[in-house]
Amino acid sequence: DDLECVHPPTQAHKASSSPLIIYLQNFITPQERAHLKQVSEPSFRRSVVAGHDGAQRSDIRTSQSTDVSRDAVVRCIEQRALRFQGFDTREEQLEPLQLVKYGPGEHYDFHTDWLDPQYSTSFNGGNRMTSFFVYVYVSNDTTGGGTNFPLVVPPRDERWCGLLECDDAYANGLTFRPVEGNAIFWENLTPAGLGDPRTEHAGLPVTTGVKIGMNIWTRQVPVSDEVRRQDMPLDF
Ligand SMILES: O=C(O)CCC(=O)C(=O)O
Ligand SMILES: [Fe+2]
Repeated sequence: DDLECVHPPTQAHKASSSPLIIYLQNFITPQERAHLKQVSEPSFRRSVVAGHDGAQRSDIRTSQSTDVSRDAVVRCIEQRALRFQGFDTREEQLEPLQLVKYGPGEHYDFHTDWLDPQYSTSFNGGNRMTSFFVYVYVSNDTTGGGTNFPLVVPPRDERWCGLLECDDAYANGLTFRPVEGNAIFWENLTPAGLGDPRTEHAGLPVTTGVKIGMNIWTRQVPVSDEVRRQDMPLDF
């Protein structure tokens, strides 16, 4: 646990102004990726989504997920995610980092990361202000598995190709390709603090290969200790 926290030289590219979406190249290092993959491997369980009877399995989200414990590597990534958001965001606003794993045919249908008011009480830390989705592992044979924002107009410059799906029909919106080590950051809420419907997105089906991603969600206010300890209802 005496790891020195060294942040990689991340390059940031704005992909959309409204909603704000920023693409981050080289957000996590190869060592961090290998570590996350190794520690999470035994604990993946079928993913759940928020439902009336609490967190439940659903055809909407067929991946496997797990929280990761806050070891030195994870704390270093947390500090990076906080620092990127400026100096006003507090560590207590972070949900436990969540890894998600998709095999062939697995996907996460269109959804928003912001939650219904019933799940975003101040007890729960309010709503999810921002999201990072980090590509932790993408096997060499991976096809599919992009992250699609159907309501966002894609940027046009050719230098995006490779990072984005440039051959896609314009009407399909913005699709990021899964590129290991890179991340997407976006703001989920409008300036008034309401869920922004334009942030709707999906984890497209992985056709071949395996993709492991990581969610870093920041709440509007500190998450109460009770909720942090119960680990619920944060696991969706
Ligand atoms: O798998 C993806 O590309 C996106 C996953 C996602 O949106 C989520 O887990 O909330
Ligand atoms: Fe999401």
